[in-house]
Amino acid sequence: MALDLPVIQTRDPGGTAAGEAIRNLLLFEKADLSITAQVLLFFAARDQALNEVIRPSLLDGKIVMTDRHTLSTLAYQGYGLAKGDEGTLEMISTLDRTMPVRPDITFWLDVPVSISSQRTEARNAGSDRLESNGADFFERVRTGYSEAWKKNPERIIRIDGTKEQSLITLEIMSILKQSMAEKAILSA
Ligand SMILES: Nc1ncnc2c1ncn2[C@@H]1O[C@H](COP(=O)(O)OP(=O)(O)OP(=O)(O)O)[C@@H](O)[C@H]1O
Ligand SMILES: Cc1cn([C@H]2C[C@H](O)[C@@H](COP(=O)(O)O)O2)c(=O)[nH]c1=O
Repeated sequence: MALDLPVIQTRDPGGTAAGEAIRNLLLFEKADLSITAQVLLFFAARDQALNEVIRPSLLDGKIVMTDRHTLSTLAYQGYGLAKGDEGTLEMISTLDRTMPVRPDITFWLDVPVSISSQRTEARNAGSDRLESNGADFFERVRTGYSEAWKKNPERIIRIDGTKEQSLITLEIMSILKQSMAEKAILSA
């Protein structure tokens, strides 16, 4: 299923040489990083991607699709690690406001924590630093996504991630097509 538009895919953190190095430091190196250090590093990688990949692609008329973005910092660092601490949430939203380009639309694939941990185990991939946290952490992360979604339902779309993957794809494509038609990127 295609949109018949030029699309580039990237990931956050990552997508550039510097961003991939930061990703490695954040997720896999044996380093005891403070929450603030993590937030700043995630934003450093994000800014690099913005300058090297995202903005040039947008200027070139492409659609940019990124696997994760600032919403994950809010959920993982703000709610998961800092447990909703006001100062941390404020720091994240201040940094977010400094970004000259932000996502038009974000899909949050929501699943209960018990299901996501079953899937992670079934995938049998090595866990990164964040993914090796326990269920309480992931309940807080889920709360973070949910709070953001309730505040911005027009920008953040909650998708029931327990559905079949093919149905999820259809749902996301249909929402994307409608959103792009509204923005006159695609004809309705
Ligand atoms: N709707 C679904 N139904 C059943 N299994 C699923 C569904 N979506 C994803 N999975 C399975 O769950 C596992 C994790 O999926 P996926 O890699 O998409 O998650 P992710 O959160 O993007 O992972 P990552 O942390 O690497 O970004 C995979 O094994 C995938 O096949
Ligand atoms: C952007 C972002 C990500 N994380 C965490 C979430 C995951 O554990 C990893 C990214 O791995 P993925 O395979 O690319 O999904 O990093 C985070 O804690 N904070 C963030 O801002």
